[in-house]
Amino acid sequence: MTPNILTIAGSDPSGGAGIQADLKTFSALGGYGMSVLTALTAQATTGVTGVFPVPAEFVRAQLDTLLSDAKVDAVKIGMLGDTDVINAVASAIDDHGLHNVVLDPVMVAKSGDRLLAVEAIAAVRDQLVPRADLITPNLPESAELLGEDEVHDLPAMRAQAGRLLDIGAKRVLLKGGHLAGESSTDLLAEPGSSPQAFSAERLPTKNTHGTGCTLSSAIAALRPQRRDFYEAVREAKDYLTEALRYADDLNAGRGKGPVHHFHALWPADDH
Ligand SMILES: Nc1ncnc2c1ncn2[C@@H]1O[C@H](COP(=O)(O)OP(=O)(O)O)[C@@H](O)[C@H]1O
Ligand SMILES: Cc1ncc(COP(=O)(O)O)c(N)n1
Repeated sequence: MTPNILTIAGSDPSGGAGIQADLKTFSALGGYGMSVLTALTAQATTGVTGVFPVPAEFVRAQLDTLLSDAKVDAVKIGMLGDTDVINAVASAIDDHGLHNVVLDPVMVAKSGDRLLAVEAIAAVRDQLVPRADLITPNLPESAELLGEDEVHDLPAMRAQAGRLLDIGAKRVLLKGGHLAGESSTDLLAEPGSSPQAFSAERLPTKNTHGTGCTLSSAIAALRPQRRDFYEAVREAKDYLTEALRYADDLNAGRGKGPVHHFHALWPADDH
């Protein structure tokens, strides 16, 4: 049976990040995509010019209506915007018994624009980090969640991933896209075992808009179809690397462009 995969996230009209990226990823990886919107953004590859939040009660109404009808096999959570929406999503996770929850604690877009109010970071840490089955922070988000400085190397990443487990995360995929070097390495940490590294060649492209959205969505889509999070993360990372490899084939704008979701179906050479 095709798994139902739900994204709870914001809209990106350029199609590179947010629910648009999430739904493309779910489809490409064998999931049936569903979406609950938390905010509209006025956004292109060049940046975000506005955010129009969905009221928390209406986020909850979307969730209650959908989940009273459909069984969801995995959930990806992205942009939430403010504390009220975070609290609404946290209580819906409990009330509906949601499982295979992947939290991408989106705070700032690649363009530098804020997508989460600064005063809402504590609510993400206290309400959502312990409820998620996996959190996927990048290095600035990890630092914000811990109230620490941003780290810049793998040993310091291992230590921070451990401290994210200490504050209540069940599993952490700490993403190293912001590191320098020839490879782009992410660390998967679970309590009781040493962190596993997932490394890929660092591709020479400026088109990295939506990489975090794509990776977390790929993990959510694959988790119900694979044995465990390790297998889902391994394959999701490969999917993202190929999507990045073909990113320069797209022509979605002048700024940081999106990654290519249908690389597997239509490789660049056949165009
Ligand atoms: N140039 C690149 N080449 C290959 N992988 C990359 C590149 N940039 C980012 N990644 C990968 O994309 C994913 C998201 O990376 P990151 O930039 O850390 O997060 P975010 O998109 O949330 O800021 C990670 O798996 C990271 O390793
Ligand atoms: C609606 C929405 N959600 C998430 C992101 C983050 O994506 P990125 O960090 O790749 O810009 C975004 N730009 N827009």
